[in-house]
Amino acid sequence: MATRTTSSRSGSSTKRSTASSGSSSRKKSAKPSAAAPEHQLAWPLRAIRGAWMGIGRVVGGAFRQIGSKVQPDYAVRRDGTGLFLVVVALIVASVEWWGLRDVGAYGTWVHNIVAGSIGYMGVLLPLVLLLGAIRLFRHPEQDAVNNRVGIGLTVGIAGGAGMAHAVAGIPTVNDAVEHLWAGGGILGFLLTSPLAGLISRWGALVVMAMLVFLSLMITTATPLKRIPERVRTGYRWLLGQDTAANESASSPADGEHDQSYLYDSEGRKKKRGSKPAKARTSFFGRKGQAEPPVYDVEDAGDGAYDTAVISEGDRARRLDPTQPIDPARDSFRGTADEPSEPAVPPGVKRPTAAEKAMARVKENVGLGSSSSAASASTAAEPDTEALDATAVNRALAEHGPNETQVLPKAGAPLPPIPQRTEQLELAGDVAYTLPQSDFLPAGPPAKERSEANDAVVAALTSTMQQFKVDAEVTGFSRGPTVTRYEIELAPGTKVEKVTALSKNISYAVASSDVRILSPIPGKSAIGIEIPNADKEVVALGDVLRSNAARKTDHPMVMGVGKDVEGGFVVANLAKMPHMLVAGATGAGKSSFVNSMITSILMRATPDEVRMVMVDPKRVELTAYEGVPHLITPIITNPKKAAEALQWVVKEMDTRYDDLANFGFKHIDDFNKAVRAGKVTPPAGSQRVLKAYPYLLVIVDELADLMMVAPRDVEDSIVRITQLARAAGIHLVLATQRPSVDVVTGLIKANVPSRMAFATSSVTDSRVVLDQPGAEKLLGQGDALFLPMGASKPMRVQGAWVTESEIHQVVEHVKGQLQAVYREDVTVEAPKKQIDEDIGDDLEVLLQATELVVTTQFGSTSMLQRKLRVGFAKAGRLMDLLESRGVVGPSEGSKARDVLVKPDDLPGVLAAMKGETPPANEGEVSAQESALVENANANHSGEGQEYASAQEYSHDVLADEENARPEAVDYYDGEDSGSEDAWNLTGR
Ligand SMILES: Nc1ncnc2c1ncn2[C@@H]1O[C@H](COP(=O)(O)OP(=O)(O)OP(=O)(O)O)[C@@H](O)[C@H]1O
Repeated sequence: MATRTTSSRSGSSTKRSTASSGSSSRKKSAKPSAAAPEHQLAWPLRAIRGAWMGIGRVVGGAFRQIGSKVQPDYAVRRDGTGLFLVVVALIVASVEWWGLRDVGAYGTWVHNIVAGSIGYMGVLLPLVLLLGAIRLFRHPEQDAVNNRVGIGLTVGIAGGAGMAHAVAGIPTVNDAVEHLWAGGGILGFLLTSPLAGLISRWGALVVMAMLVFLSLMITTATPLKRIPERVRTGYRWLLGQDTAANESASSPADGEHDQSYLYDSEGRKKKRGSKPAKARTSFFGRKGQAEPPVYDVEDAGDGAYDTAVISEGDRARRLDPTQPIDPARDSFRGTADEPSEPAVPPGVKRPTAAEKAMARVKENVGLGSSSSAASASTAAEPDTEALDATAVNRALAEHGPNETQVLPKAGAPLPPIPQRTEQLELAGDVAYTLPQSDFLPAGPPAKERSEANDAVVAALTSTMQQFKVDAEVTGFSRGPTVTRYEIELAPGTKVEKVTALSKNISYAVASSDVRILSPIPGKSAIGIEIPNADKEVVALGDVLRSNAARKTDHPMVMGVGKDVEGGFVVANLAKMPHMLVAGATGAGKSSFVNSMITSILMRATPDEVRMVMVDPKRVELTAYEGVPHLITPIITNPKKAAEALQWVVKEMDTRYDDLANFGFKHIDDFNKAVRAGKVTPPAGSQRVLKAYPYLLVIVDELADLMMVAPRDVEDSIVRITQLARAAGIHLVLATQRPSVDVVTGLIKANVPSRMAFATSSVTDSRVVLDQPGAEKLLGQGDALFLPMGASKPMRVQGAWVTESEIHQVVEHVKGQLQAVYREDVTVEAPKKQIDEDIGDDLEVLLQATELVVTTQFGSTSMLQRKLRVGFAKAGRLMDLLESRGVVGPSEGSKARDVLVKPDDLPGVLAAMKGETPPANEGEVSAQESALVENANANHSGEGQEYASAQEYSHDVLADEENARPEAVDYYDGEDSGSEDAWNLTGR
């Protein structure tokens, strides 16, 4: 609505104030320079100008005292122009109102000009001019509003002149001049005479009347839809009722916010991309209600991550010191029965310097006057200020918190958590219902502003003043744990000046956890995140009932929490596709995992999502034991967990076989086709095709697994993470030890989404996020969320679900269906055929092989050093390597030749483990034959060793052969020998 003022901190000079207000002030700062040629004027002119300005200030001052007093900044005052309008109004009034028309040439000239130009509208002209003068005296900084009002009034004068002319019978210039003047003057003639020719005089009258109507709409910033409401407001105003309260109550209720008349900080009209909230009083409404801005980190179309983040737009809380601090103060989001914001009584304590800085901010976005101020001023200036009050409400509705922050009143029924319309039938014809929404009650209402915030704004402002940094706090957005204060720099002020103050800011706000973002992504502003002295808990129920969650009925959507701007964050686990959750003990990982599992239980049937839970700590996930979504009992034994991961790999392979055989790229497509009956098993197959559920594998402490079987666990994880996305298998790995030996490079490379809770060191933060930051988090659910595809982590406060809530949900779920566990998930995999001569040394032999091949250096002493083994063991390992064709024969003290290239290493390692090498058949054969050749060369004549080398070849190929029937099951139409992929999920 209004441009921001260039006013600076109190008492500052014009120069300073001009320089201090950021981008838009640049525009303003040009104004004084327009007066630059002043010194070039001749002194009489300068004297006249000075006198004029002096009178203007006096008159303007008088106008500013009327009703609610206003004090626009000196730099933006336009008293000279205002005075000019007053003088012209007086001249016109003296002739047209007070009968000076016949008094000599003065009257004649004025009447000729006025009536000759606009006819009868000359009578209204003094009023219009006075109105313009009032605006310029009182609100010179609101350029956009002033322009709009100016345009509206001009259109009105034109329409009125046209109407008068049509009524007067469209006199032409050929008629007597008095006739012309008695109509709409020259303007009226120009507007109506062509129209009258086209659509008759009465047609022209109608068009002109429409022009007058349009002018009213423009002047009062009223879109067509809001006319009844405006009429009501006007009526109430006439009856002396509180228009601001009514307006604010009715404004959201009608749900449609004006899209055309909001202005941004530069005074431009703001284009509203999406419709604002339909009904702020009830965020639980129907689909199709206004949605918050949605930020897709990456287009979901290609299957990449897609998460909805509310409040990505400019939702910074604009500072307004005149507003009383009251968490329930938002009349703009309130209902008619909510108490409206009390008006500030006249004589309220004037804001301090810091508060003045705050006060300007609201004008940047159309909060030119707080609703209280607006309501106070409405009485004084109904025509102009009432508009502002309306705009305030609209702007508040726009810039204020999302309606999802409005919490239901106590006792009000909670809205449902999204459910699919079709309830999927489970085996045994059980109709499964998802848990009721009220199992997860609403949390306490979110605050948008508290005294703590105001204190911090004052501290920041004074710190910058003390250090003479020309910057100001322009707003803040309060999240549950931290508030982000926005700082804008004056032109020519270095960003480093603020960032260098970080320690002083910490000192001023008495918090060591200050995080500076320069800039805030997508904004020309510096963000300073400071913990709230009064933190809030984010209830999972609220997150799941938010618009972002309700937008989708995807079963893998989980409630993540709230971002720094107070917007709800949800994420689709299916599109993450795998996530690492890390943080020091007590930071909130388990709570996050609980929220995730509860979200799934709330939204997904066991038909849609199955889970494997690994909980080596034995206490974190026990609450979920027995839920039908589980495929196997919660695994607490790390060794069994490693086996379960291998089972998941097998399941993944099976799903891939199905995808390949039926010609689909993603399990979703396959499922869709199955549900639509478009996929039929090959002729002769007994198999009944069913959709695959998503499989969510949750490991609550990765470190425990990595201690037991690092290689196997890493192998399985890497294999799952590399491929499982298309198979609908998703991994969530949580750890409190995000060190490189737990979160290895390979795991990291394949787990793209990260959730970092407070870590104990910056090194840990780097391991999780590849950047520092997590070490500064506050714990208790404060986290940095880096979804796949995002370049910068987003700070969120994790959703919180209590044990009793979990219990209720679990009981509901278990009450409907018993868990049917698969037996084979944790069945120990058949022992691989490991050569006898390797015995128990397989692990260390694999390490030795890796070392020798990657360094291409076959030295026994190197093995001794690096593997910390004795000479005898190192020698034995070298012999084993030689027997496997990895290195050549001993050449005395020289290092041995290394016969295997690093590229072939995976195949060689797999062969040593007795596994199928992870390469295609051709490559495997090549590797194997290379090994055989090497071994042959090394041990020609040593029958035993040769046979062993041949065994490799034999084993690998045999393994491949064994694997093949499963893969070709649907090609040859034989069921036997292959396990039905569906069976693997136990259904
Ligand atoms: N999202 C949250 N909102 C509010 N409080 C939380 C949140 N998350 C965690 N907390 C608080 O922090 C405490 C520790 O959380 P949690 O048990 O999840 O930590 P953790 O990282 O899993 O620790 P550990 O690794 O020792 O299990 C909780 O008991 C709770 O009081």
